[in-house]
Amino acid sequence: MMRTNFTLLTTAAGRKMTKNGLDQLLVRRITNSLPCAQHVMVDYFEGKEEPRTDADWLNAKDYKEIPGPSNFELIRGYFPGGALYKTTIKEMEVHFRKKYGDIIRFNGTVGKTDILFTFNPSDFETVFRNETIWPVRVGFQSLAYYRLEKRPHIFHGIDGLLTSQGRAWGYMRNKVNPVMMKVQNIRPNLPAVDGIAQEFIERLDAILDPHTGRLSTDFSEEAKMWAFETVALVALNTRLGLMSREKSNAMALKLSESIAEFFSLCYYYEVIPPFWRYFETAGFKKLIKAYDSITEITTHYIEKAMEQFDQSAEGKSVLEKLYRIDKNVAVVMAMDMLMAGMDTTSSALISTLYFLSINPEKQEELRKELIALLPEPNMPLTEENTKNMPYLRGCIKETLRFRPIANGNFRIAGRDLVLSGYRVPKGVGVYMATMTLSNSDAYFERSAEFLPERWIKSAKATCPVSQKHNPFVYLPFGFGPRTCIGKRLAEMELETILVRILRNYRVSWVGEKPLEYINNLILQPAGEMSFKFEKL
Ligand code: HEM
Repeated sequence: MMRTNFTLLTTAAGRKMTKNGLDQLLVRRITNSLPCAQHVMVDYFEGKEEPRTDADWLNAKDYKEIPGPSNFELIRGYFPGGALYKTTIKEMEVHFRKKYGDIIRFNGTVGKTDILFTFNPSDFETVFRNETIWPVRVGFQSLAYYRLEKRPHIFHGIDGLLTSQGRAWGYMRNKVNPVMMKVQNIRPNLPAVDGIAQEFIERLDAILDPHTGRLSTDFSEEAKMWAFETVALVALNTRLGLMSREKSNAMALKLSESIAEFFSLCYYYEVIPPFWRYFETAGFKKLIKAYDSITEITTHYIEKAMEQFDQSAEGKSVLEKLYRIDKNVAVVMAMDMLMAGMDTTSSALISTLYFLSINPEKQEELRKELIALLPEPNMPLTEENTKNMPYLRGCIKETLRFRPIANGNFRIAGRDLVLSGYRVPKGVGVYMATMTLSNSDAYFERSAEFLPERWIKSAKATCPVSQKHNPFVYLPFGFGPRTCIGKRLAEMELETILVRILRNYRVSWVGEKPLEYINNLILQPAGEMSFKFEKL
């Protein structure tokens, strides 16, 4: 590893939590696109509760009566020739829902939790409303293993928001929330975030063939570089220079490559049984190498940023604020931001542009709002002029309804719950299939139509479906104390880049096929990015 002076200190909350990997391929396989794994230990929840004796609980049906496939059925289904062989999570959801209904039980093996799939929004509400102060959404086993077991001399028990649970998660989240969840800490980044968006336009101009309107490079790579440059600005207080690839330094490129590698490899090690704990294959070594590289380069950038901190003044940047609260938390949080903030935001950008491209009348409606906002395309975006962008916000929300970043949300039941009329004991994993419901007419009228108006209060008179939905069916950033910590930043980033792109270009989709998606750690646009950009 690269030598660094930076070491993370141990804290009271950084107690080491050894995680048993999930040793059950089938359950992993069926939950494989969740943002989490299911190697859950009920002891993440502290304290004892009295057994429930209320009428709801007593009158509910027995847990064992929840319908679902036997392990044998699962094994048979996933073998070549089986009904589930090579299915996506969406196809798998459809298959089991048709067969078993709106709540389905998948058996765990000895010492492992069962997993329920529910398609009932009142269950979603029950799960979320009964979260404890430390909601459990397990996942990224290989990252937790790396930080806690492989490199304990660097991390000393601090494994970050993405992977930690219980008290350790609560400790970190309490420190980070006041910085990351406050609008007044995120919004001051607007001019710098807008600066990157403007550079992105310069980059598009340079790589665009003015005759065909097509880019000479892959738009999804461009979108990732934009997202990475922007999240690094906040996480590392540093400009990496990725908008001008030729000039950007090798270390910045290496960091973004390592994060892309983490995204492509990590999923596989979530899905397979964790043999990698005992025998490191070449692939797993590659993943560890990516983790090493992310750790080293991030630490290097943070050390450089620290040299610039003005010790006498109040911390201005997000990194500085976090650093003043807790140095170790700042470092691990910066890494988590970089890991969670590239593919998510870039996917949301590509999907929004796609839906606006195939709905040109909505794009024109949006452009009217943007022209009123910025009569000249190069005028700066400010606190003031970005306050009133209801149509743009409606477009982003509508995109995340159609194609959220995750198929569903996941929690370990924090208490004994009654779900769909069944008694569900605390500790069972519950997967809430939000994307299926948010794409269904039963929960969103005219669900197949891209209707940004449905999110706009003032459109109620003209759009009959406006504001008519169950809030638990639409949770693109999750819910409750464990909701996405980057939500405010992601929204600001998306708004800024979309203003800049759509104020500069008319965008259309010239592909013969619709935009494709792959479903690994998250739902990501894939295949050819058939966008055509016409300069306005
Ligand atoms: C459009 C962009 C994004 C979407 C749709 C998204 C969505 C999500 C979702 C659904 C979760 C799980 C929440 C839950 O379980 O309740 C999550 C967690 C998380 N996100 Fe995001 N995210 C986005 C961008 C970002 C960005 C830019 C960052 C970095 C600054 C980030 C950092 C995180 C972290 C650290 C967590 C774990 C939080 C915890 O467990 O305490 N996300 N995100």
